[in-house]
Amino acid sequence: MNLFEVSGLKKSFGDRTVLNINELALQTGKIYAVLGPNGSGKTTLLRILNLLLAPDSGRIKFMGGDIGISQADRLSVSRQMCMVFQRPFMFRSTVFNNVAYGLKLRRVAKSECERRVNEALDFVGMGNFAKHSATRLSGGETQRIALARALVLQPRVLLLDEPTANLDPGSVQHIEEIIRKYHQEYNTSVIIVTHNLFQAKRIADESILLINGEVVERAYTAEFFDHPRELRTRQFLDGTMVY
Ligand SMILES: Nc1ncnc2c1ncn2[C@@H]1O[C@H](COP(=O)(O)OP(=O)(O)OP(=O)(O)O)[C@@H](O)[C@H]1O
Repeated sequence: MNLFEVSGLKKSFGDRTVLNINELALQTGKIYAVLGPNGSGKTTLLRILNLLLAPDSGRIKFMGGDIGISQADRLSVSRQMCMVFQRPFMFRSTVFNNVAYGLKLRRVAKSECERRVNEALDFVGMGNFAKHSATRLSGGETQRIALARALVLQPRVLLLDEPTANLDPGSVQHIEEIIRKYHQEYNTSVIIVTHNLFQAKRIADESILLINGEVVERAYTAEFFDHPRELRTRQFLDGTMVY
C-alpha cells in the first residue's frame, strides 16, 4: 500500500517555483530520508504532505484516497500524521501538559490521557520530567518531549523536520534510537528531513534527493550512497556541488 502518491505537484512563492515533483510514491512502514541543499524545498514538501500548506497544483493521495475533498476528510487525514520541527514550540506549562495537549483536543478521557502521556514519556526516557517546566529544558530534552507529544497520538506517519539539528552526538543517537524503536514497534512510517548524511545512512530505508524543488534521485539508502546514479547526487554527496 502506498502511503503517499504525489503527481504533478507544484508550489511557488511569488515568481519562484520551490517545488516541482512529477511523480513520487512512498510506501507504508518505511523510513525515508529527504536530503538536499538549503532552500531546495524539503520543508515545503513536508508541510504540503502534512496539509499545513496547499500546493498550487497537483494531486496527493494518502493511503489510496485523494487528500482535500472536504474539511472532515482533511481532519481525519491530518490526525494520522504528526510533524516534529527543528525548534519545537513548548507551551509555558509542565512537560505533562505539553504532551497531553493533543489528547485533550481529541477529548480523550483523563485516566487514559494520563496513562498514555506517562507511557510516551517513558518511551522517550523522560519519565521523571512530567512535572518539570517545558520551557526550561535543554535542546535534546525539548526534542525528546516534542517526539513524545507526537508519539502519544499514535500517528500512522511521523514527519520530522531536522529533528536533531544543533544537538550533540549523544542526543542525536538518543533521538535516532527513539525513532527507530517506535518505527519497529508500531510500524509507523517516517519521513525525516536531514542535513546529516550519516543520519540518513543510519536510519533510512530509502533516501530522496531534492534539488531546486525536483526529485533528482531516490534509491535504497545503501545504493544511494554507494552507487549514486546521477551526477548531481555524486556532487551533492562529495561536497563539490556549486549552488
Ligand atoms: N512562506 C514562504 N514565503 C516565501 N518563500 C518561502 C516560504 N516558505 C519557504 N519559502 C522559500 O521556499 C524555498 C524552499 O524553502 P524550504 O524551507 O522548503 O527549503 P528547505 O530545503 O527546507 O531548506 P533548509 O534546508 O534551508 O531548511 C526557499 O527559498 C524559501 O525561502
